[in-house]
Amino acid sequence: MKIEACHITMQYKQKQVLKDINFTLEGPKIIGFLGHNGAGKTTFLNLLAGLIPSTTGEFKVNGQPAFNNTAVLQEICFIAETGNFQVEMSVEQALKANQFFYPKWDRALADELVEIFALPLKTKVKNLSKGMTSALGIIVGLASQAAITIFDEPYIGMDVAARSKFYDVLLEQQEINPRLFLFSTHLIDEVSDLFEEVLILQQGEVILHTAIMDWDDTIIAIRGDKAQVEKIAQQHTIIHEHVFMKEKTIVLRLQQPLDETSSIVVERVSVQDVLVYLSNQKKEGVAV
Ligand SMILES: Nc1ncnc2c1ncn2[C@@H]1O[C@H](COP(=O)(O)OP(=O)(O)OP(=O)(O)O)[C@@H](O)[C@H]1O
Repeated sequence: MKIEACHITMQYKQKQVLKDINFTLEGPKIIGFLGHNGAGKTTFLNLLAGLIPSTTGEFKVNGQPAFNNTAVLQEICFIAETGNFQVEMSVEQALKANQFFYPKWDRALADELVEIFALPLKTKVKNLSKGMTSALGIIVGLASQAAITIFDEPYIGMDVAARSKFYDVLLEQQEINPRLFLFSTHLIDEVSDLFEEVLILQQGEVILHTAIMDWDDTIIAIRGDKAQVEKIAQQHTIIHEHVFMKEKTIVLRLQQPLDETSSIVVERVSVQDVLVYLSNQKKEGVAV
């Protein structure tokens, strides 16, 4: 399964929300689609799911244009933060409606997940709790067996035990029927171990797209004597810097393999920390 974003831009009136986005994603894989509030993640995922047209550019799924292409759209299941189901439907009806749409629907899995998340089948969607509504979205996402499954902040209101069940089932499903999962979330520390690749959006642009196995060769922190650390940093892109006592720490996006010297300390930086640093940069108006 291959998704190509080709020169995607999105403009809402005067506001340019996505700016010339280009990348290729190849699955099966679980990919974290990350960024601060308002970075453009939901807009991008809506475009990819064919729910809205882009201002310019197009998505291709396995080489086929995605927009208005039913064969392609049946291969994409998009579970949004809210509003996935008609509120007057019961849980049972909502599941049946989705079963009808997704040709590879796994009924046995849906039934099993209804048990796991203790969903009341006869209850109308409008009478479910927030966590139950989210669980229903997760059940549809997993049972759809769609080759591309998109979860956009899927677990509003779900408690930690329910989220943990979701992660377990997601990994189990990825073994049984590997798919391309795109996962947008702000609970990064909790899920970053699931990701095999991350893509970070900032102010409508992709500023980082890397495999997790390459993360430690892409983003690092160096700490030590101020002058020495600053000299090394000149060859790279600075994401964040701070001074504590006589030591300086600089978080870098490496532009080439690091020239290490024995007197500086090289440290790992988590995906979540990078998001925090980038968000601070945004407030201070600094580009990466
Ligand atoms: N229908 C719309 N009309 C006008 N502006 C919009 C519309 N939808 C989104 N935007 C704007 O586009 C920008 C990106 O919004 P989007 O929801 O895609 O961000 P996001 O990264 O998903 O944010 P969050 O993490 O808060 O959900 C925001 O500035 C938002 O106000």
